[in-house]
Amino acid sequence: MSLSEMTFFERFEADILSGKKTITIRDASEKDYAPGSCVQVSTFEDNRRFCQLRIDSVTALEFEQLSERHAEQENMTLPQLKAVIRDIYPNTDSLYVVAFQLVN
Ligand SMILES: CC(=O)Nc1cc[nH]c(=O)n1
Repeated sequence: MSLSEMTFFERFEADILSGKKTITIRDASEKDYAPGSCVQVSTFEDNRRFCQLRIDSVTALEFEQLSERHAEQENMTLPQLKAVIRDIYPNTDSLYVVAFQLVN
């Protein structure tokens, strides 16, 4: 995937568009987004564009460091967030918090 594109599962779309979800937690394959850059965002399922985001920061963290603050920023409880991340990334503990702002 290009560094000017990012995909999200459709189930996260409403939370992103309402400003309730302000981070995404990814694996090393998506750690190179540049702070200050804008990315076109599409659904993972059908590649439908639904917004543009500005990348604020990309910060490494280990699975065990996931906190209530990350859960709030994902609009989830911490147990929900841990389950979601384990489901998406079952084979790694090395993760990256990508913080973003909705552009449009
Ligand atoms: C498509 C995809 O991987 N989507 C993800 C992964 C992790 N977090 C998230 O919000 N969205």
